[in-house]
Amino acid sequence: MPMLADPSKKYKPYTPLVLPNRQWPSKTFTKPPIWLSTDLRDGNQALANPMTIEQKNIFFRQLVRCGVKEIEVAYPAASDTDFAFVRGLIENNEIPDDVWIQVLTPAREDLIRRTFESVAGAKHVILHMYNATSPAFRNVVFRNSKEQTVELAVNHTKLVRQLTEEYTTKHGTHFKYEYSPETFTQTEPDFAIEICEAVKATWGKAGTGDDRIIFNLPATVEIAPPNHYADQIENFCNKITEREKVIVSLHPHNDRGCGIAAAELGFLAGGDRIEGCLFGNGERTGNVDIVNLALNLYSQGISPNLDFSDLESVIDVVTKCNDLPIPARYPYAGELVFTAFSGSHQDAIKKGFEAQNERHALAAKTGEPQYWDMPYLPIDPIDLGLNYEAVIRVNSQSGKGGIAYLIKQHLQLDMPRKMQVAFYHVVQEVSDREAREMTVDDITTAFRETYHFGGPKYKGRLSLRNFKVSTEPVADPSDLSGDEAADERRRFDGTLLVDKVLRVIRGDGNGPLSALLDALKTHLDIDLTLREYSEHIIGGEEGQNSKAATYVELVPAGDRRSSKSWWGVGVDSDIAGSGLRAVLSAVNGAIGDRELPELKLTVGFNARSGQADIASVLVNSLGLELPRRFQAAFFEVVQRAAREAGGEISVGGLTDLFKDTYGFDPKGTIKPDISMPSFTLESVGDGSRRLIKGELSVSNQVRKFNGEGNGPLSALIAALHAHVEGSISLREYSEHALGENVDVVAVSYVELIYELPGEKKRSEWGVATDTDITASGLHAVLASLSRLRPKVTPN
Ligand SMILES: CC(=O)SCCNC(=O)CCNC(=O)[C@H](O)C(C)(C)COP(=O)(O)OP(=O)(O)OC[C@H]1O[C@@H](n2cnc3c(N)ncnc32)[C@H](O)[C@@H]1OP(=O)(O)O
Ligand SMILES: CC(C)C(=O)C(=O)O
Repeated sequence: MPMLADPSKKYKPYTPLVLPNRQWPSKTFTKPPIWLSTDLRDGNQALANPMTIEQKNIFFRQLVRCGVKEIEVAYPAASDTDFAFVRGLIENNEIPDDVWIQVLTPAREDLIRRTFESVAGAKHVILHMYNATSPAFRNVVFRNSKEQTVELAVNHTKLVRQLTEEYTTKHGTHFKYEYSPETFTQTEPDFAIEICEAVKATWGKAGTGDDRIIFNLPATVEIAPPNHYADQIENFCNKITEREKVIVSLHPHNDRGCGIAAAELGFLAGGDRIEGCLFGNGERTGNVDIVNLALNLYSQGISPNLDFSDLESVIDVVTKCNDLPIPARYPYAGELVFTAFSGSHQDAIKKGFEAQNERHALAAKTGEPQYWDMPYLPIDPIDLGLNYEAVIRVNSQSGKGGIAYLIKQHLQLDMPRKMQVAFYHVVQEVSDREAREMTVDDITTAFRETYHFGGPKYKGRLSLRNFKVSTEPVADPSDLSGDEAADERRRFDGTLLVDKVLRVIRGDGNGPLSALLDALKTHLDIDLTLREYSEHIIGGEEGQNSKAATYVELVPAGDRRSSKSWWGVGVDSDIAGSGLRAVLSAVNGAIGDRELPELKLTVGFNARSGQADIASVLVNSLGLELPRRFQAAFFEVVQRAAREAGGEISVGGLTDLFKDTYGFDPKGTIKPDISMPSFTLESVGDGSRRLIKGELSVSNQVRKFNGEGNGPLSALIAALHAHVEGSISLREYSEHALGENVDVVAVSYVELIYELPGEKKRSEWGVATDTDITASGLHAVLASLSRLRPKVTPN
């Protein structure tokens, strides 16, 4: 049937109360109400499958954990389950001393007696009796006059009073009496007061404090807007006699969806107590939601005296026991209530967090309160045991701010604004293409893939293996005028993996990044320049365990206004390292799948290959990462050999040349002229010095040797002085691992200087490998010494 064109023919408007001097509209909240949870009664009676005893027990314990001090546990006369549950609570000592259980009974003698039986032995009980008082119920349900309705309440109140006295005498139970004129909001206001006055007089024991009688004024069915309820409550509070001996309790239902508003306005209008259910379970559209009310107060800085710090557990218990879900948009508890999808909300939240962090840091110093003041987030989810994980979720409605927030949360990277815009377009494209929400994982993966960031899986075509940035003084310092500081230049020497091939590259510039860009241009034809640079620290505020994050924007060289640019990010414990990685990250984006010049070797009269290309060959063929000065020394050898060969030298020829020149033999079959068949090392003195002993083979003659020094190499050099004339000293030493996993060995590089009186000082490099790093260093010393061909003392 369609909706009526004139619903006034079917529905009557509510009758407003005339209350011209109402006070509640200008009142504000200053304290919480007394709470009563009726989950186990009004909530339970509305379930298709009322709770089992086990479920009621779980629910009861949860309410106690939340700090609820008055809990309506059952309608004990309704069923054996309800009755047995109440008995179980009492007999198993489940009720804390400061918690009052409440039980509901209609005004019927048999049911009242049964209700009392259920609470025998309890310490604190609120006996709650009700009868409906509105005209419809008087006329239709009970077919009672007003007088008979009052009589019903009065007579059964007498019985309640008599039984409370008997049970107190017998069991020592403390009782409070609650009377509900059911359907209060549809009852004539004066008649509701009249019946409550009669009940109060009959009860005859209303006092102050804990002895107050409770008049519970239900909006059994919410038939009017919340201001109407507030007027009714204020009117009741004004007119009921001995107001100080009365607790005015509110019991709103939610038929018009105004249960929360009705409870809040009713509370301002004079209510002392609110009855409701967690997340608003209850008859039809439910009872008023206690969690919502409590957290509304909390968000105004008023402690509700209820604890929802672990809201997830509360949700879990309530949804399982009620077997009802909580909608995603439900206040405070819904899955989406702390989530922003839309760009402008996300942007404001991100900025809000940043501003708040600064504000709180300042307030922490001055001892001021650290107020929560966040756009779109009226309350901090952390207070409810939730986290910020879901605060920002990304779909096609989202903007750069939200995406940047997630990257900061999950990767600790605070992208500069222009990079945020660039990355936003990346995410937007995927989100539009796939027409779905982008999860945090989707976004962080897109970030890693775009910027080749974070682990081998995301490596780009170019990646940094190792590097050294050194300072190069200006070519001609006399160019500098007056007291102008000598402007040092930087040299970048590094090994990159380029399309899976190791390349040694070198470049110069004003700083490390421009030196790397120069190297990339020289060796790989990648001609880019830096347009934007920024950096920040990650973690370890005091500098400990902190890392540097660097962001760069590259543009084609010579076109600083280019509309085309590539962003890159790098993280390293060293600031120079993070900058270099950021440049390579951007370069990877810039080159796409463009072909890069291969490593070609042309050494000779028309040489195009430089020292770095020669080093690239060695790193690829033998895995050797020569120190820079060793590269230079070998480069001279190569040039000489190429000249002698009358032209160019091949890659294979170059590798063999290295092996022959330095006697490099990873298998250890070639022995240098001076070698060490055996040795032992021990600590001497106070343990800080080393003594080496063993056998030396010099031109195939074996000699015994021993020497002492600060370390193994200096001990060996000291020992060698007994077998050669002149003096030997160590100029440079370096080492690295060669091979992988179980096949890994150490490679050592040593440069010795040899001085013989009357002769020119000479130096030579030696290289050796060994599974033991000390041995590889010692053998490298002997390899270097052999190449120096020292004057040997007679045996
Ligand atoms: C607004 C509320 O939420 S009030 C609480 C409602 N909760 C419940 O009803 C849940 C538990 N109820 C029950 O288990 C049952 O209704 C019982 C055990 C209480 C009573 O069951 P029955 O005796 O079979 O009666 P029934 O369920 O039909 O209830 C209607 C009777 O109670 C009477 N009644 C209803 N409310 C009251 C009351 N507050 N005081 C006295 N009598 C009442 C009705 O007039 C009717 O009487 P009648 O049979 O003489 O016509
Ligand atoms: C028993 C009364 C208080 C009730 O539940 C109601 O009127 O909703």
